[in-house]
Amino acid sequence: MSAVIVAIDGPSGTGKSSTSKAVAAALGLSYLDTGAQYRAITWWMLTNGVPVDDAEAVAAASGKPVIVSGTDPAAPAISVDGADASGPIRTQEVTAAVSAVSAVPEVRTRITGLQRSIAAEAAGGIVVEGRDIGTTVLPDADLKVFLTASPEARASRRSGELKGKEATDLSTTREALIKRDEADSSRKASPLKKADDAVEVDTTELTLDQVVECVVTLVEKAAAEKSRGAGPAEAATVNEKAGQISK
Ligand SMILES: Nc1ncnc2c1ncn2[C@@H]1O[C@H](COP(=O)(O)OP(=O)(O)O)[C@@H](O)[C@H]1O
Ligand SMILES: Nc1ccn([C@H]2C[C@H](O)[C@@H](COP(=O)(O)OP(=O)(O)O)O2)c(=O)n1
Repeated sequence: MSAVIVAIDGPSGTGKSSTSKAVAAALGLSYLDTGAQYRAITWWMLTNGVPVDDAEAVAAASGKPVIVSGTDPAAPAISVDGADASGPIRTQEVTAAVSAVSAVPEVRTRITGLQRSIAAEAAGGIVVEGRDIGTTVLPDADLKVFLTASPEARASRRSGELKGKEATDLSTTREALIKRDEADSSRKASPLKKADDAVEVDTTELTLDQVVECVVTLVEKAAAEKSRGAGPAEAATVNEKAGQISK
């Protein structure tokens, strides 16, 4: 298969991470979780006493942390200043602060640069998941997928994950998720947005396996088109369960 660059974007809980890891593992591609990078810089700000609501203070500190992302889909890894950050970046404290930090243009410039160099070094191809990969970070990606799901489905998936850890009720999870989507979609710098040429997949009624199967098929098609020298796939909306493809 040709080395393809795949951008997977969408709001929280639509299945970006699970789908991207599984697709990358199935097709032998590298994998990058860009949300983990924004979480990592946010965690560094919090642990170093930078007031996260002060955009100037965040901007001034944005060049300081050294963030290193692993790209193996079987063992996603992220470190900050040499320390493993994969656990601490998932706390609710980080989740509550990450939208403010990631809205700061200096933070985005820094992290976007990191993402582009990781993608450029992935000789065998890569799946990059986030919010602005198809629109801003990798606008020339061979395939762009935009995952969606109803707020109810997303909240129930998220609260299923939090059970036993930092348990919250469903409505609290739903409110927090909607608030974060709004913040991520309304910021000036590179907001969460579907690229015009992205394929939209509504995962509300699909199992994770069905979503993975659908995206694997789309990647294989994009790789075949690339090796034939054709352009990126046309924008479409896929509803795999109903067996329909509409444009
Ligand atoms: N299609 C799906 N159906 C049911 N659960 C799903 C589906 N896709 C993902 N999940 C589950 O929902 C949770 C959030 O998925 P995740 O991949 O982390 O989403 P995102 O990266 O978009 O925030 C995970 O626990 C995952 O296993
Ligand atoms: N490309 C990206 C990826 C994430 N972000 C920001 C906005 C998101 O709310 C946070 C956290 O992203 P992450 O993908 O870890 O969030 P969820 O898994 O959906 O909870 O980072 C971003 O601004 N741009």
